[in-house]
Amino acid sequence: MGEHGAIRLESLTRSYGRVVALDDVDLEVRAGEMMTLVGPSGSGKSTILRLIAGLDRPDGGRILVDGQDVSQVPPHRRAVAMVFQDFALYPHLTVLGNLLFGLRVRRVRRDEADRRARSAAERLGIGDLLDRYPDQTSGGQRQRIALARALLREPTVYLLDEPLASLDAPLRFATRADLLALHRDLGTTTVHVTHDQAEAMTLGDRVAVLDRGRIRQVGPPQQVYDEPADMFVAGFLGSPPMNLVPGGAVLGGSRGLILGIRPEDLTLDVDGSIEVTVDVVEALGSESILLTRGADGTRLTVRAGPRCGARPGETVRLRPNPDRVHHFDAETGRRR
Ligand SMILES: Nc1ncnc2c1ncn2[C@@H]1O[C@H](COP(=O)(O)OP(=O)(O)OP(=O)(O)O)[C@@H](O)[C@H]1O
Repeated sequence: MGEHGAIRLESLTRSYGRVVALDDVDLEVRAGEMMTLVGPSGSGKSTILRLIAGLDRPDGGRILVDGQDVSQVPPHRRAVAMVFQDFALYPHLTVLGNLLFGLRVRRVRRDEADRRARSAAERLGIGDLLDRYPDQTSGGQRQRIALARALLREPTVYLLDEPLASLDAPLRFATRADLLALHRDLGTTTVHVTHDQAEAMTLGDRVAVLDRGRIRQVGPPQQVYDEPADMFVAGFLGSPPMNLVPGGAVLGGSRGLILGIRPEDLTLDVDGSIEVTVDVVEALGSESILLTRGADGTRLTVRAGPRCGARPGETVRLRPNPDRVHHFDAETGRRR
């Protein structure tokens, strides 16, 4: 396992009328890897999945799976299973019927199909739901049904379009862990789209950050977080986002530069070099987010301890971690 399913996107372009959804995208997904696509709404994430699945055609460029150009291969002949945000289950079929559907289409023998469907259902913890209809199951269960159905295709590539988006917070957390474990067990190449910061950081071996149809940076999540290639990536990955401050203001630096520092790299410290006024304190239970303002009006967001004691209106001092200050070119936005 793991040696199949390498994906290579070469100079992919796709426009819808005047909207450029993908603008010359190159991306390599290694065999067995989980790649997470993140980016603002409309940046082209779903378009990439649809092109890999064959549900849409590129205007230009090539899609290679294991070195073979699949651009002209119809979707059902591609060894790809896609899980959609709304799961796309057949409402008139039972859970078992939904699982068996694809196997029947591929003419797998009835008893063999039944055995495989039950085994996939057991694996995803939905073995006792097989006789129900999709509308008699919860969102989390439907998500597992859709995943079980994808498992049964035994694809060389999984494409997951925000598979956890409709789940509530506790279920998202639990299912995220399950997805990770499943990927570890199967070792199948997976491309996964998410809006969720925690999923972007935890669910992929690597993350690709998109902006308006272009890829800004690809790398292991922690590396992209620690060394964003430009101001867009710096502002996109991380919540609350990195503080970006003109050179010459509170963080020093020269003009022509934008300095960046993450909220967790600013510490409340009576001997700190930056004096700010606290505007807002968001006590989140496990931490507090402080929205502050320097004497020159520079706004800084600070991640502080849960009971940091800061109050709105108060003046406090901040100590920036000097090793964690990022420098960007004010003109190009690129990291310097
Ligand atoms: N079938 C279509 N017809 C017209 N425009 C489309 C079509 N599909 C996508 N687009 C446009 O292409 C751009 C990229 O869309 P895409 O769905 O790939 O973005 P996305 O990053 O997945 O967004 P979201 O996070 O909101 O799902 C958007 O501007 C979108 O409006």
